[in-house]
Amino acid sequence: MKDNTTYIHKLSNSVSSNHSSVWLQMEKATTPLVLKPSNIKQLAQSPHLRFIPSNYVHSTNNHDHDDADDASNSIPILDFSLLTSHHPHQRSAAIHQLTKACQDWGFFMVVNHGIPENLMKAVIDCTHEFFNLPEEEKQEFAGKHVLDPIRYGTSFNTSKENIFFWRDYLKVFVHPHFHSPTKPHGYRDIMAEYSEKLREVARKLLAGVSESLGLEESFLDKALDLESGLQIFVGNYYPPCPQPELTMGMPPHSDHGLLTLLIHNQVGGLQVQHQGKWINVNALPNSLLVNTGDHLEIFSNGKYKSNVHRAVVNNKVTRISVVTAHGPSLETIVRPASPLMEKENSTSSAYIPMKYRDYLELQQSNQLDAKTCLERVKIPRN
Ligand SMILES: O=C(O)CCC(=O)C(=O)O
Ligand SMILES: [Fe+2]
Repeated sequence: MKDNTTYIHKLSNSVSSNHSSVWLQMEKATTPLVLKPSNIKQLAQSPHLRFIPSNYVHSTNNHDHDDADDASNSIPILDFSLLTSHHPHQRSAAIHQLTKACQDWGFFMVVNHGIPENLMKAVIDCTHEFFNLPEEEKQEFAGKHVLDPIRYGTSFNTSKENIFFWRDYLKVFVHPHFHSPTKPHGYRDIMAEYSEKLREVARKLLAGVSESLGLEESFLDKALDLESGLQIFVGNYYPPCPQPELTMGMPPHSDHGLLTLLIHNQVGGLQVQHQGKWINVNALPNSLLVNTGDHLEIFSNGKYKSNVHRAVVNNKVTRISVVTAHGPSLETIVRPASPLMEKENSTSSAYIPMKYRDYLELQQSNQLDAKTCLERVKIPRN
């Protein structure tokens, strides 16, 4: 890593001569230089990039990423057609699978979900096209606040981070009110169609989750006001990185909300934590990758722990992932379901009730770091 300082000097020279200073601004003129990124795409495309700037280095331990296990064939698979089947035996078998998956992993792959393959491909392609727009055009969508309905940005929260992530993102609120960037052409329609279909799948999965917790099928839906539930469409862009073992696309974290559904351009990079180990997710073709979020952990009073996952990068190809996050309505105060507390004979909640909107602000006002946000609302049990 000792070459990095020299490298940063060269980079900043080339930045001021070849590019507008929009994408990298030097905060100090003397060493050590602190480069504040406005996107990772242009940095990754700089000619002769061999070393990454030191403020992208997360680990000098090259083996950290290699630790990941390829036991991905043990990841639970849920057949969605069984979950929605009218045959009671098939549905109860699927509910059983769902219970195990939520309890043991907080992560599963969904097959036979009915989302057309060409729609999934179009969503990925259009998202890639968005990131390929000229920087000035993308900057039109650069939101600042976590509740801005359209937000293009980089890393997770550059105002709070000292070390950045190798990722650009686009976050769009698509429900209860639909928003979308106006570019590229056709993105709006594809985003609308995909989001609506994914919302239907997520709601059916959540009906199954409700039943798996021993509640009425519609209990969760009503208690958390899913009719007005927040759905966020997130495009993630991870360009090739010359030193992928030293950086991260996204740090270990859990998601806010109930369920997150993810697809990607068949380039691996997602790793999930299971029994203290990192597992590489090798997605089955056309599957939806699903993880449980913090608000499902709260709602289930800790029975279904939110899944911790991260994204690693590679030195060959760009990885695109499209994530839809499904949560309660912004005004819902999320707390453990009361029948679950009664069942456990406990009147005490393991989590402080909090409005979903306030939780989003809390998560965004800090660095993204494992489950630290959830820890803040957790009530220690003696
Ligand atoms: O891109 C990935 O595989 C992970 C993305 C993710 O975890 C997120 O957007 O919350
Ligand atoms: Fe995530």
